[in-house]
Amino acid sequence: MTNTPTLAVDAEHLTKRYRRTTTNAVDDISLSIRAGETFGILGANGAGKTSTVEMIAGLRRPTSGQVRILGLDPWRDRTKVRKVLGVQLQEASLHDALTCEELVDLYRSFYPDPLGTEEVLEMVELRSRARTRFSKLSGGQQQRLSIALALVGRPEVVILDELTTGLDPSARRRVWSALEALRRQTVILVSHAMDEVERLCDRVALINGGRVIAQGTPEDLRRQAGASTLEDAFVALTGRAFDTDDEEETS
Ligand SMILES: Nc1ncnc2c1ncn2[C@@H]1O[C@H](COP(=O)(O)OP(=O)(O)OP(=O)(O)O)[C@@H](O)[C@H]1O
Repeated sequence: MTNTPTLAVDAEHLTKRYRRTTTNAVDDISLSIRAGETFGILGANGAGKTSTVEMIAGLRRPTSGQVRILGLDPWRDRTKVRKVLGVQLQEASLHDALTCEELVDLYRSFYPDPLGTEEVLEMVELRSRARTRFSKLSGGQQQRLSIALALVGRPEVVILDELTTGLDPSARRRVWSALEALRRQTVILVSHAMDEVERLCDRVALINGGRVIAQGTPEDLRRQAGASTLEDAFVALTGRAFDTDDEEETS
């Protein structure tokens, strides 16, 4: 097994160049994420956030560079990594015909010591929907279920991509509270939402054009940029307005 590394995730010089593209989507990113911290990956559309976490999760092969997750190579040691990692990705496609309960039970079967089905559904306030098919849930409920599925195996490391996008304000707060209750886990949170990052993250990497352009606590980033809010720091450090979807089409 692993020899209790102090780093939960150690990514070195990660680079991803997609086929038929001329620039690196991820361009020499190194991240050291400590065990037990909630680490935010923040950046505008197309900055390279999802590509980065997909490489960390072993879902995409880096063009170059390497990742260790609890000392394991996520690409080579997939079976072992699956037991210690929970992933909620954007636009997760789940089996529409299965109910919430059936999906949770399916995911429970992947892990050695999962949470109970009711407990998990309770955590994301979907207990009353246990017998509802996935296709019949609202967008926000589907999102909450995908969070539950990422957490059901009590994974040591959890990757959450766009955690609360599309949730209404009270649902966001409920999800945040559920996450705050899981403080001992290492959480990698990909986000656009500054309030979410400020509330949940111990440290943040700000990504722009596939590179880490600043890293530190939210307070460090504000100080570094001479800004009073994280959003102002983002604008100052990246030189662009936040949340502009101004990437060129990639068809
Ligand atoms: N499969 C792919 N093939 C080609 N290019 C891709 C592919 N996936 C992503 N890209 C490109 O790589 C760059 C980084 O994309 P990525 O999805 O990692 O960014 P992101 O920061 O997660 O964006 P968003 O916030 O919009 O989800 C973008 O320019 C995107 O168009």
